[in-house]
Amino acid sequence: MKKEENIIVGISIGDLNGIGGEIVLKTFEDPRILEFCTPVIFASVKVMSFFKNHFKMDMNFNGINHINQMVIGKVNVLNCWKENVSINFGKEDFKIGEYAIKSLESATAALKEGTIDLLVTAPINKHNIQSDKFKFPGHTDYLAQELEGESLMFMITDTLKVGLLTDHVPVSEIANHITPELIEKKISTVYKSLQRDFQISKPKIAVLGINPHTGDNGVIGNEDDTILRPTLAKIKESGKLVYGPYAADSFFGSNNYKNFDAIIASYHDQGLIPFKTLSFGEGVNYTAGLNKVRTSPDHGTAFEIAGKGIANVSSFKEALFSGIQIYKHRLEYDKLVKRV
Ligand SMILES: NC(=O)c1ccc[n+]([C@@H]2O[C@H](COP(=O)([O-])OP(=O)(O)OC[C@H]3O[C@@H](n4cnc5c(N)ncnc54)[C@H](O)[C@@H]3O)[C@@H](O)[C@H]2O)c1
Ligand SMILES: N[C@H](C(=O)O)[C@H](O)COP(=O)(O)O
Repeated sequence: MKKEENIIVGISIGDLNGIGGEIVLKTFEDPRILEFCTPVIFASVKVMSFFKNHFKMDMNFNGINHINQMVIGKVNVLNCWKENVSINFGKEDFKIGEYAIKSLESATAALKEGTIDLLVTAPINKHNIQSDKFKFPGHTDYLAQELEGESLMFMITDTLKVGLLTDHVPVSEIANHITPELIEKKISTVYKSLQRDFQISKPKIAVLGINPHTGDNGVIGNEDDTILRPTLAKIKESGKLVYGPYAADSFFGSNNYKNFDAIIASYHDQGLIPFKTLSFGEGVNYTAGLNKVRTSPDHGTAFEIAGKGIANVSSFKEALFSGIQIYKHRLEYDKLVKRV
């Protein structure tokens, strides 16, 4: 079987007290998925068996202690720890946060070594993962440090793609982060990702304003006039189809977003509120701009429904399928570019 035909997908298990175990198992319960990808779940056979019994699922694991023991076409579970873990669905627990990080670090090491082709992450709790050794607000920030390239939080569906200038930044600090250099870097990353990862040869990108009504000529803030507009003018001169800034409040309601291949928002909630409102359950959080592919569902640990067997699996499945598609597009694009 050729490499492109069965992709090795690493899965970090996330917060064991959340819905991660359930959505991972629900995804790989269907054996047809194994025809085009081989999962390696970074956790332990003991916890995955606990989930399997709890959710009454009928499936088998190939338990391994080293990634080299992985078998193509099976659901591989790599033992990242040996001890029993006490799982209490819906409870925030710092000990459980440590297992989320063990899984993520082990999967990231495999991604860097190339023993897995891409990484799909189940949700973590941002509070209980914090420690003296791990001080990142999320996967995006951690992977930006571990991998090569310029990371970008890119929320994607087939028809809507929203990238962020600033992501896990407190509201009080947003304006200080938005510089001409940052805007140029993020737009360049979105542009390259649309070409290489999504096969859009001449992307059209819209940029949302920073202030309400893009500042109304300085009445409500001047960052749109002093930073954003001159930087966009410079980028447009280089030939990129970049438009804006657009007033963010009406941009989605007016359906203007449908005219663009991607939209760039200034900060987390400016982009993620419309994105999740329009596509919750189908959306994917893609960390673009890095030398490796990582995707994740568009939701978190959902503690209030954890363990109940009612978690919606569609976004996790979308994260898996989009990750595989992006990986394949990159192989095709890179072959094409080398040939030229
Ligand atoms: N990729 C990630 O690791 C990731 C993403 C988002 C949030 N988080 C973290 O998750 C934790 C909880 O965050 P939150 O409460 O803001 O968001 P959340 O997505 O966990 O929950 C928001 C709402 O959506 C519901 N929901 C979420 N996923 C669902 C699913 N698959 N099926 C059915 N209902 C679902 C929840 O029950 C809740 O009502 C926080 O620590 C947050 O930082 C992690
Ligand atoms: N902003 C993300 C979302 O709401 O989907 C979430 O915080 C996850 O971030 P990381 O992918 O960096 O963990």
